[in-house]
Amino acid sequence: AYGDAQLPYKDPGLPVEDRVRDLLGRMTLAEKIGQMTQIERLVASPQVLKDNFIGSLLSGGGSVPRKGATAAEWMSMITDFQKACLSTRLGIPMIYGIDAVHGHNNVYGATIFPHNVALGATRDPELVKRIGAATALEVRATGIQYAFAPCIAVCRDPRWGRCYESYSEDPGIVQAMTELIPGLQGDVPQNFTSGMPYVAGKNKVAACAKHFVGDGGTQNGINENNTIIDRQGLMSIHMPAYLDSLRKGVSTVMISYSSWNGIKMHANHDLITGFLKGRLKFKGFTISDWEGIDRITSPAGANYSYSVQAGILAGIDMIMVPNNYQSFISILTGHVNSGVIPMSRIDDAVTRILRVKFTMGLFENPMPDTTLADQLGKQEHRDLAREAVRKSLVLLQNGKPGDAPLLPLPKKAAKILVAGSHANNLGYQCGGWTIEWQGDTGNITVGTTILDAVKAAVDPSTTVVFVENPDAEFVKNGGFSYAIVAVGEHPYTETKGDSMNLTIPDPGPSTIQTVCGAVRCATVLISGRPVVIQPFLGATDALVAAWLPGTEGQGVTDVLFGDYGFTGKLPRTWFKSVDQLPMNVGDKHYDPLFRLGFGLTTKGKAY
Ligand SMILES: O=[N+]([O-])c1ccc(O[C@@H]2O[C@@H](CO)[C@H](O)[C@H](S[C@@H]3O[C@H](CO)[C@@H](O)[C@H](O)[C@H]3O)[C@@H]2O)cc1
Repeated sequence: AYGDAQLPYKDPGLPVEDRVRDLLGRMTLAEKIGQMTQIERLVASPQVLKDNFIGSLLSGGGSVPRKGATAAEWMSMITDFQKACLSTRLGIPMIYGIDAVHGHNNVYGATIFPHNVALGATRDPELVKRIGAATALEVRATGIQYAFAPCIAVCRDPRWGRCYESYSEDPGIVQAMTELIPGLQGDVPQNFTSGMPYVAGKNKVAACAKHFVGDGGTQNGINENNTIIDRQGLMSIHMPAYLDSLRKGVSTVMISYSSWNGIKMHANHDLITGFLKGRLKFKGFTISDWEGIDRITSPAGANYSYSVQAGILAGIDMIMVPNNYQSFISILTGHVNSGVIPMSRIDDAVTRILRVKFTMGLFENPMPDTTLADQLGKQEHRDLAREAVRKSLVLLQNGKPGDAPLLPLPKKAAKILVAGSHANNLGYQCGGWTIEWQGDTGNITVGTTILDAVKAAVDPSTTVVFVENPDAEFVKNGGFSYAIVAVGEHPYTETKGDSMNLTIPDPGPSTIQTVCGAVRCATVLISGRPVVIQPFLGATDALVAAWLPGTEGQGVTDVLFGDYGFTGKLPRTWFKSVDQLPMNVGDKHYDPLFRLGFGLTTKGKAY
């Protein structure tokens, strides 16, 4: 066999397309199918990777080497897997994917940025780009080279459990926020051709525009359900951000679980092959969602042989299996050997996967860069997250009708009350997709709660009293100058977040009524979306939509106490009643409590 130096595909001096062609020409069917197979780390081992020529691994939500694993432990896991892949006959490096969707959120100690709905409220694409760059560094701090982000869903119904993963109901805002892609991957070069994948080296990661297409338009916001809309509607609402993503060199596109007018997206050849690859000239690779081809049938997995055939022939290149890889590999092999799936389809998929791997330099730098370990949770990134928090908060009310504005609050006061279920709960303020797939309650990672932030912000002479759910007598007789009440939704992810009533859980509403009935108060609402607020709008003096701010709670107090002014604008319509839903700007029945774009402002000191 050749020595490495003589193998054209190993020569970084050759054009990527030549390296791809040379390598593809050497590959067996088993090696090709291995590249199309992405498996979960929990079913992986060096032997499994070698025996099956596996080309990609992932961590699903919450899938970590050890609870609280350090950057070094993550890198060690990646190194072991990568050594196995490099030891195969052709030595093709694996690419490891993870949902770094608001920072490197599976990883203990990572900076947790506000979720996308909050970033939409900032109206600041340049900020989002900086967040992408910081996230790329924190992902690389663990040796991982691929992030399943950005979600460019255009959520059209807040009853959808994933609405907080969407920047906005407005396609234009979502288009603007595709700036996350050059943040994650790097800026495309001058003579760049739209649709080609691009990753600028080992401090950047491959990105993933998801979920193609129409994931945010399902009926009643039911997760993974049916998006019923004509072609013009699909193309004008749900598709535009994909064109921006391709222009910015996004390397991968993940297919949506949802259907378009009854056709499962994972089986939609017209849109995947005809439109995305044909019309838009996408040259990176498409990837299924988790068990996405299984869910082509109802019930899921009812006919896996058909699922494999339909998904691959639709134009999906890499399958996030993620567990039953033996079945996937043997069925796909059978389909190729029997001619059900032509080798040309396999070669197209592998060409795209190799194109991404060569372009991002994975063959030259397959191993973790240990010098990046200290990027995880770096203070500079936390400061950036804090900036994002304060720019994302939307001031909905500042004083009852006829009263003087309450905000900004004085830092110097005799005694203040902090109350509410979400005032001292880092897990609640981060929301879903944080440490655990579904998120969690309590002190789940390194960060600053709203209570911590208040204590740090006020004058040393101010007494801060924290009672999560005080009774009326206590508040009335407490001699408090004012109160801050933080309540909202509990963490949720995907289907578990689907809600038909959009109310916040008890005792949130009663905490507001009790506290605000006895003292002037600012209510900080922690939620992934607009929720029912009318019952307490008359009770509270100030009302702030804080979305899901993440670990840097000081971004909340920066604006509450006036170091910075409120600038956030609603990225979504705030309904009066759930009976109005779906209701988006432009609808004939548009009659919001607060319209898209609403947001009161205050002047900050830091001008
Ligand atoms: O056994 N069960 O109880 C169970 C429950 C839910 C399951 O469903 C699965 O749960 C999660 C387990 O990690 C997975 O993340 C996905 S979701 C999917 O995952 C991708 C990779 O993380 C993301 O990039 C996509 O954006 C997202 O749509 C799936 O819904 C599976 C099993």
